[in-house]
Amino acid sequence: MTFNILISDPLSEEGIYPLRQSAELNIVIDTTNTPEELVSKIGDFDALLVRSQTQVTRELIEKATNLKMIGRAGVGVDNIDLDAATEHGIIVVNAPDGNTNSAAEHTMAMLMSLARKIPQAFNSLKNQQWDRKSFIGVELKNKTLGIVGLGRIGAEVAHRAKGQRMNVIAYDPFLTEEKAKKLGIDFGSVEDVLKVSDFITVHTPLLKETRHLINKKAFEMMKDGVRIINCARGGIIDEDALYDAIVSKKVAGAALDVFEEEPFVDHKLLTLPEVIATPHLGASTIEAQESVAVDVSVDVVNFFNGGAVQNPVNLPSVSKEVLAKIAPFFDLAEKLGVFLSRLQNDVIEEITIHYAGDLANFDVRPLTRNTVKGLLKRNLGTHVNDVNAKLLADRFGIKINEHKTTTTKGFLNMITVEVATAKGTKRVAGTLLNGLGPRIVKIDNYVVDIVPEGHLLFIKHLDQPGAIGRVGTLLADEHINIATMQVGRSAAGGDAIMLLKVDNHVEHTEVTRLKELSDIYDVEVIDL
Ligand SMILES: NC(=O)c1ccc[n+]([C@@H]2O[C@H](COP(=O)([O-])OP(=O)(O)OC[C@H]3O[C@@H](n4cnc5c(N)ncnc54)[C@H](O)[C@@H]3O)[C@@H](O)[C@H]2O)c1
Ligand SMILES: O=C(O)CC[C@@H](O)C(=O)O
Repeated sequence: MTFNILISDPLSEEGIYPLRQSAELNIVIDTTNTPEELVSKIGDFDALLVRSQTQVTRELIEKATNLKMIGRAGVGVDNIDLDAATEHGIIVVNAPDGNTNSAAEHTMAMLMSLARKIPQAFNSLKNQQWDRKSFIGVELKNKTLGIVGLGRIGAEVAHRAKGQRMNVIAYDPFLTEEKAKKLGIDFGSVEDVLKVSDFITVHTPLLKETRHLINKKAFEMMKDGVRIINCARGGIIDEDALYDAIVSKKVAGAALDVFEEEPFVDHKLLTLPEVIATPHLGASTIEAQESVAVDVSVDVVNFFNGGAVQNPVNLPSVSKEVLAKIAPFFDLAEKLGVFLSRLQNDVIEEITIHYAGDLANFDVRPLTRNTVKGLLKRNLGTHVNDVNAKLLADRFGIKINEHKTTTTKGFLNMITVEVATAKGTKRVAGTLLNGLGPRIVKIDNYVVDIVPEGHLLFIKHLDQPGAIGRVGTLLADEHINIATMQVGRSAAGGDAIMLLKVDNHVEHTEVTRLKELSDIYDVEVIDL
């Protein structure tokens, strides 16, 4: 099978080498599309790879009928409508580490250029002026750098600023005193950072909470003559408020790599001599571009080969080590969900998944998603996948619970899936037998031992002589060969079950005939 991959922003050719190596991927590089052209062709593609330029809007996603994956060669995913991607079951991956160093170095370059007015002085020289008095700068040594957002890039900037013998103070909702101490910096509230800093640099993502985080009120709190750097995202700083603060001399200068609207050719902030700027170049180094392109390319190759991705944005990410432990259970978890969905026909109100044994020591959320996917598949078919399974369950008002216990009876690991409906609870349990693979070991209170694959017939009947024989005879009449059979009963002469593995899919007409046999209550066909 061939998958079509569209690369719609320039990516490093060396970085996409893993894609080129993969025989089943057909790579199309087309970085010149207008948004309308992209909408008209996106239906042909299975994956779309972008940087920050292509706007992956809801409208585009709705036209992307074959799209399974969006790869962002970089960190920020604010150019991708994540909600729309998740709703459509499209996995979004990014490359969060590949450009950290370049972005931190660019921030330092901007900080120093701002302090020493290097771009302005260079411009003056280019205009044939030997002017030394207009470009008096300030030193960094002993000045305070305030960092808002101490994630990957913020922390790297802190290290480098310490190297310049600056005092550093940072605010980040996840910054602890211990981490601050380790970095040799101070920590405080946003207000503290704004009030004491000579330079302020922002390194948060652009979120609802961070949009215009640096606004008129924030500028009022700052020291007179403060200098501002933004190499994170346009929109974190309110550009109108920044303009006013520079004109009023509250702010001595600003270094901007990112803007509220990109790209542009004219910007009112660039009319101010105190402002220096680059056109979103933070990640534009040979090293960063190669690194982010390799990271997303590897995830694309893994994904289309059925493997796990390393940097999912709209799925919980688990470490390689945990993935290695839980991956063998993926298939079993989904099959338990599919199996259970066939055992009941009522509206599911609650799904509870019990993880017992060694499995309980790990992050099992990916297994829960697979189970939910299996359960919802009966009604939603291919519309449900790992990405949207939980979202769809939420939307249907289905509550999902996970229970873990390290103690288990008999088996090293066991997954028990339980669904609650208005009519009661149904459950099925499975395990992975060492060296033998997956088994379904319990259906409600009946103990069974069945390999969850192929064509199964689940029959509820009354434990009476002849019931099993009648089923066998009818299936023989229909030329359906029984491979294995298990029976169980609650009590002699009471409710009983048969679980048959047969060689072919059992058709609806045959199910109707089976249901007409005496002592047979119910028949379900389960194809796994
Ligand atoms: N200019 C460029 O070319 C370029 C390159 C790379 C990254 N970036 C941007 O830089 C930013 C940081 O990237 P990163 O890799 O360090 O991300 P990150 O996720 O490692 O760090 C972001 C930090 O911001 C913090 N944060 C979130 N909300 C906050 C708030 N309200 N106040 C303070 N802190 C808050 C988070 O807790 C996190 O620690 C992102 O916006 C990213 O898109 C820009
Ligand atoms: O693609 C780029 O060059 C910008 C990347 C950067 O903004 C990011 O968020 O990773």
